[in-house]
Amino acid sequence: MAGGHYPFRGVVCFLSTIFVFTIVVLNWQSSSPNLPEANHPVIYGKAWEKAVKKSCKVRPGGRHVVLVTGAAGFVGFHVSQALKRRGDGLIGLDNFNDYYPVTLKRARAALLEKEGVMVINADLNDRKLLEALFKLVKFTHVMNLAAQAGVRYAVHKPMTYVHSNVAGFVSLLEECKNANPKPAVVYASSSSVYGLNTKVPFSEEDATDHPASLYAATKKANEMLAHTYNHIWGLSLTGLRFFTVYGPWGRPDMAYFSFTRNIVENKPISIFQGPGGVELSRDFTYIDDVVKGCLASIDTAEQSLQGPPRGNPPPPFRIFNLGNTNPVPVSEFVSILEKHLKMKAIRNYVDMPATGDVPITHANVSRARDELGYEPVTELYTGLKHFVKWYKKFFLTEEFKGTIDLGNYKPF
Ligand SMILES: O=C(O)[C@H]1O[C@H](OP(=O)(O)OP(=O)(O)OC[C@H]2O[C@@H](n3ccc(=O)[nH]c3=O)[C@H](O)[C@@H]2O)[C@H](O)[C@@H](O)[C@H]1O
Repeated sequence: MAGGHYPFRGVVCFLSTIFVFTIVVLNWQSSSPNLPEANHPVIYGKAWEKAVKKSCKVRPGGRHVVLVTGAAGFVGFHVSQALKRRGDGLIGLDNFNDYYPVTLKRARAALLEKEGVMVINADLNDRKLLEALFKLVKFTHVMNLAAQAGVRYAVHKPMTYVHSNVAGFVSLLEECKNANPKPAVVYASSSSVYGLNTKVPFSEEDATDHPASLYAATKKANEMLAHTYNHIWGLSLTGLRFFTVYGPWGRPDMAYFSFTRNIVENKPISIFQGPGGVELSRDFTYIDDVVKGCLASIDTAEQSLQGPPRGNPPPPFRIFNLGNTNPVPVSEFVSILEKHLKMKAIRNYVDMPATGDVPITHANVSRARDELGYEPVTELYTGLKHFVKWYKKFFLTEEFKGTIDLGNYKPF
């Protein structure tokens, strides 16, 4: 009797497997970031290849040929501009995801295009595109600044972090280790890897195995993946732990930008407080200082081992803090914004949400100072002055108002 049921059970089993598989695939797709169409129809075409080569041409004063990922992002935009201006050849890559308004990313990319930097619309997981690029161009360096950014958003969309920061990074490293020549790789890590560390200032030797957010965990994963590719394949890998970078052309999801918008529009701002009403402090770091650290990392990186490692020691595996060394409480930073805007903020002090913020970040930059000549010189007062000037120009003057449309965007 039991034997008579087996074929039926087989069919049910088969159907349930298909069902589960479909659910998994649908789930995965719905958790992937919303990406606009990549500009693929033109890849491999002669005109496309010519444009790529033109963008990568080294000019007088330049030395390197760099692939900059996340070029339409905040840090990527500034690094690309700086590389181009000093004569390096480069190509930008960006997936233009809609985590914050794409209009801002497009405006940054348009400026880069004007300066002769081509920005390709593609995702790090697009192996076909990466393969075509590495075949076409002998990159000396890769600067990986593409990431799903934001500490708090990770609670809502964890899979987009896995997609960009983990899978995307591995996809890029795979191409780098297959490339000929193998480029040196510099990549963005984050101050958030220090997580629940209580010792300040944070030094690179400190433990980083207690991340407080999924974002931090993916950045820590980057460092560990980087170590593996350095160890097995001899890739030259340098990780940069950025500390709350701010400045013109910045990110509207970050506090300095969203607070400015709200102050200007007479809307309240929420200032987070830790347990017992403790103020949160950040080692806010100005973009120009960070760009100098990025360029110095490229310039000082040793070459990757070429060919199979064959027991040769890998180039140094490097990690640097790029901070300002001067943490400032968030309410003090709001007071500086008020001065520059000549407006009062409507302040709401609220308990910090349980989304992964840490009480304080504070960088010890001795290592970066010694090995990169890194020296942060921009005080928060001056840096925010530059930001407010830029904000007023693009969002409040008749001439530029509307060129970057942020719509009703509100950060998480
Ligand atoms: O160094 C990093 O590795 C990270 O820096 C940045 O994260 P954060 O330091 O969290 O910056 P940001 O959002 O500007 O909040 C600043 C302060 O305002 C507080 N904050 C924030 C929002 C709010 O509504 N209220 C508030 O008090 C908030 O609690 C915090 O104390 C990058 O976003 C991140 O991608 C990563 O690069």
